[in-house]
Amino acid sequence: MTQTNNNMTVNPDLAMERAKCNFNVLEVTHIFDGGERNTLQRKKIEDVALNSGASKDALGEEHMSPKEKYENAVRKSCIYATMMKNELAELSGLESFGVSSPVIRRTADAFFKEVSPFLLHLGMFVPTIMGQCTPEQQSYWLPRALDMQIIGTYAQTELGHGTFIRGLETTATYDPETEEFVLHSPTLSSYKWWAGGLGKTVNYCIVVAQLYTKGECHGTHPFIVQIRDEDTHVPLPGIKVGEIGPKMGFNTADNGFLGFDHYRIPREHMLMKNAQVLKDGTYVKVARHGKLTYGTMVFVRVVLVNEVAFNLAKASTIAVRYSAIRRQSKPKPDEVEPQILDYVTQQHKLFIAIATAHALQLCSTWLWESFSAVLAQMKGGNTDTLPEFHALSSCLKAISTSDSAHLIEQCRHACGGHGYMISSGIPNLYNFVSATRTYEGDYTVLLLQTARFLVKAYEQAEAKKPLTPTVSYLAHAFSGSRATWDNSPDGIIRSFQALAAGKTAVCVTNMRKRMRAGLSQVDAWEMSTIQLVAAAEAHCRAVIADTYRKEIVRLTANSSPNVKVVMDQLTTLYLYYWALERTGDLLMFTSVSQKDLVDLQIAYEELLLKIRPNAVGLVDAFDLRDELLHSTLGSYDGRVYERLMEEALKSPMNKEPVSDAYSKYLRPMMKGKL
Ligand SMILES: CCCCCCC/C=C/C(=O)SCCNC(=O)CCNC(=O)[C@H](O)C(C)(C)COP(=O)(O)OP(=O)(O)OC[C@H]1O[C@@H](n2cnc3c(N)ncnc32)[C@H](O)[C@@H]1OP(=O)(O)O
Ligand SMILES: Cc1cc2nc3c(=O)[nH]c(=O)nc-3n(C[C@H](O)[C@H](O)[C@H](O)COP(=O)(O)OP(=O)(O)OC[C@H]3O[C@@H](n4cnc5c(N)ncnc54)[C@H](O)[C@@H]3O)c2cc1C
Repeated sequence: MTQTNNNMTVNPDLAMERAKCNFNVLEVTHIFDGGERNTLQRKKIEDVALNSGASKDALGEEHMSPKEKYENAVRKSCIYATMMKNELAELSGLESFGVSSPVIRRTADAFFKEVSPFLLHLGMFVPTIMGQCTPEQQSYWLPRALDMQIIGTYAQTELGHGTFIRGLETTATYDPETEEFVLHSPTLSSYKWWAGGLGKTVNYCIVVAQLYTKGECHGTHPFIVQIRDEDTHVPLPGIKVGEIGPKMGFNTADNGFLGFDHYRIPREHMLMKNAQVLKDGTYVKVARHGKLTYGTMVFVRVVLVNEVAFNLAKASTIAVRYSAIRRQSKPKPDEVEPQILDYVTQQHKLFIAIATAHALQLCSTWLWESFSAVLAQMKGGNTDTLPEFHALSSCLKAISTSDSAHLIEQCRHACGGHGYMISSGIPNLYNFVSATRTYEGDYTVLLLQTARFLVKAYEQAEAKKPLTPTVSYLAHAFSGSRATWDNSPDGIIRSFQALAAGKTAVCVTNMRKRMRAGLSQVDAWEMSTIQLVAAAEAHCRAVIADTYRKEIVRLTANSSPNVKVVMDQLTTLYLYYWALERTGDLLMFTSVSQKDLVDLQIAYEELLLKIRPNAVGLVDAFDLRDELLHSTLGSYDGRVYERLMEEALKSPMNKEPVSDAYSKYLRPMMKGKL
């Protein structure tokens, strides 16, 4: 066994992989973290939070009952929240602990194999207070929420409606006599359903309800509602609340249901930044844009792109390290069994996962910066950039979550049978990420939002009107000839744009045809939605490819030569992979020939071989501590078989030499006495 500097015993195959890596791993870590300063700060935070050992469980979460799991998750959430208020806030340079700090969120992952029951408090309750309250409301609620004197969640979705927010049924009817809102759940389908932490943890929540005043409905608005006693935690009269039961994942998040029976809250508990109800019941609209009350969702969609990039980095770290230590089959009888990482099909499964983690990480930083710019403009009363940003954040959320879920599952396949073990860490990652494809806006629904924007932009381009930056390529959609294929990175990106433009044009043409044939605009749209989703997906892929490429060129401008090379290989791999996934579309909308595609496939396969020696270095560069990976297969030392056996021996099933089931059922059945 080889020894590392830290006196850690490392699997010799992994040690060999590290020895042959030809680039400076730390430089790539800095790129992924967004700079050396960020890496240093992240490491400090991780050291304080994780070296204490507070994240560890005596018994793995997977062996606990649901109730034990939940209580254990609350215990650790409280430890982590206390750390955040104290040492971590200062280290992260935040005035208070950072709801939007990826480092803080990521470090918290070490404490939970699933999720924290406080996820919604930090992820949506606090951001809603920040984004939807007047300054006076904020000064009342925010300090209490940040100090965790109150714990909240975001209860929007109901049993009957999640996607269609305008269809929510919970009512908030203003009573000017008492200056209160009366919250009511008129039907079973109006019960709030899903909010994280609602089942048992929170005592407050943001409730999204249809606002009625002076007999008129003004649509959905957010309210802050106390649901449990601040001292005893007992649900308040008029509140029916509980937990919704076991799920695929999120089993430590106590997602809950909530119903109201004419439950009264003070007028001031309507979040009044964007609209107000005066004492006499007069409704006053403040916001310039009708959809600003959807702001928290937009914020979370931005956050999620970063979140899934991180989870994909974890899955690819696990699968690549495992593939380096795992040896299987004997293609050459005189040689030892190869590492499974040497199989080109394995490289095809895994290297795209590494490249996608990079692409999404860099896109998420770019998206976050764009979001900050939009927020700054909106502060000055200008909402002009919101539609483009909504279209962009919608498609990036949809594609990043969907691609990550797919690639995490691919990482599981790459780990064979052992990838199916909970202890591999991959099932929990998949369960978490596959939910992100649905929540905060379903995949299809969000892509159709982007498609609305694309169609409008296409019509603007047709009328020779100016276009916003992310769709400026549509200006070239009317040249009449197919885009020229060119296999350089920029050439491939132009082809992706040509696909998006071509697919949008097909949708517009088909919709117009259908309308001429007598269909209403709504029906013509509906009949075209399969293609509209495909157009929005193509647009998003063009945006990701373009952003990834530009960002890598910018970020490696001063990098050492080998880092430049390996980063260039990864971006090129990403472009080749998606071009080869979309050969049919390329044949439809560009001048690519069959020979070009055969050549591209060969170039792709050669690229896999070039990346192969650096594969372990590339995942090491994600710099994910073992505590974050929670994986028998992916630990830094590669002691996979030892860890699998250690974990198996921890199973409560192995406590007794003979199971009780033997005397109860097996024996009687085998002796014919059942
Ligand atoms: C690390 C943090 C983790 C946190 C964990 C979170 C756990 C999960 C939490 C949740 O899931 S909370 C619930 C989330 N729910 C949703 O996301 C619901 C999804 N549905 C919607 O967003 C909307 O209903 C809709 C599908 C976008 C449609 O809304 P609506 O019916 O009101 O509008 P339309 O008529 O379709 O469109 C009108 C017009 O408005 C534009 N628009 C819609 N949304 C926005 C927005 N957010 N911002 C800006 N503009 C928006 C839309 O594009 C239309 O524009 P035009 O085409 O008419 O110009
Ligand atoms: C783990 C998890 C945590 C959650 N946490 C919260 C929370 O904390 N707070 C909260 O409020 N909510 C939460 N949710 C709810 C979540 O936001 C919704 O489930 C999500 O927005 C999808 O809505 P839905 O369930 O109504 O799906 P539906 O809209 O019923 O979707 C079902 C199918 O119908 C399709 N569909 C629906 N509408 C259209 C359309 N217009 N055009 C084409 N196809 C359509 C969808 O594509 C999908 O295939 C959570 C959900 C999950 C899974």
